Amino acid sequence: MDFRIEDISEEEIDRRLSVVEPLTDSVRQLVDAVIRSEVSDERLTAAKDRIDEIVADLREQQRPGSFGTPYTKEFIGMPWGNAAVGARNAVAPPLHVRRSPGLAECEMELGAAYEGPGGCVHGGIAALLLDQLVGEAASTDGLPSFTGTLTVKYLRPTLLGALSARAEVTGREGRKTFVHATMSDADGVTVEADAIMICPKDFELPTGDALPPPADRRLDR
Ligand SMILES: CCCCCCCCCCCCCC(=O)SCCNC(=O)CCNC(=O)[C@H](O)C(C)(C)COP(=O)(O)OP(=O)(O)OC[C@H]1O[C@@H](n2cnc3c(N)ncnc32)[C@H](O)[C@@H]1OP(=O)(O)O
Repeated sequence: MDFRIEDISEEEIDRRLSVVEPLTDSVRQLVDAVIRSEVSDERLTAAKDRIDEIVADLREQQRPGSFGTPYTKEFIGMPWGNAAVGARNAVAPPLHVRRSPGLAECEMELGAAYEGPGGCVHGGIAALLLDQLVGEAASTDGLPSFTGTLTVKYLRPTLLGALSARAEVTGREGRKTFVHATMSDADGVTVEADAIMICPKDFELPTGDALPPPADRRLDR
């Protein structure tokens, strides 16, 4: 796991987010517009050329590999490339997760980019988002957990649109944490999942005087 420390203040985090979140949002709009656009082929081709120019511009300075999850010295995580919650990742809906001990919840709006069966959420997307949520719930005690096993049951089709999701820790056994999660629409639960989350053997969080104890650490924002 990447525990790169980037010692910046909360104000600096907010400043950076105020730049990248609107950019990522525009890219989300772009993805949605490309899926649903009915303009002429000529206009689609012209759009491609303009997008290629923007890509070339952004590629002038690139981080190698992935974004990773840098942490501040106070252990505030910045998982901005994450596929479910990343502030710089247009693939992420994004989920804005609220956490309390043993619990993670969020609301989301899933549009055309998340389609599986016509008009419905792709099953893999539901699994991705619930996987993130079970990870967040299991990690609310300050220790990271990897998904060991995720069992997903699709109860009925999940229509694209406004949805909510919830994950709750149901038990702990040594390094294993058991989590139950659901995704719901206005009529109730559409998908449920059970996860066995595992804190890797020999895993040690960075320690130091500047760091709060694990239980008090904020693992991301
Ligand atoms: C601090 C920062 C963190 C921030 C996080 C913020 C939120 C992030 C949210 C992100 C969310 C995103 C989420 C993601 O995307 S997580 C990414 C997807 N998951 C992975 O890539 C995990 C890959 N697998 C591994 O790394 C290892 O296999 C793990 C760590 C899982 C176990 O390897 P380890 O060597 O440690 O295990 P052990 O052999 O000592 O066994 C220990 C116990 O566990 C039991 N067991 C083992 N494997 C499994 C299994 N697959 N299912 C069920 N149970 C299993 C085993 O029987 C034993 O039980 P017992 O005999 O003791 O009863």
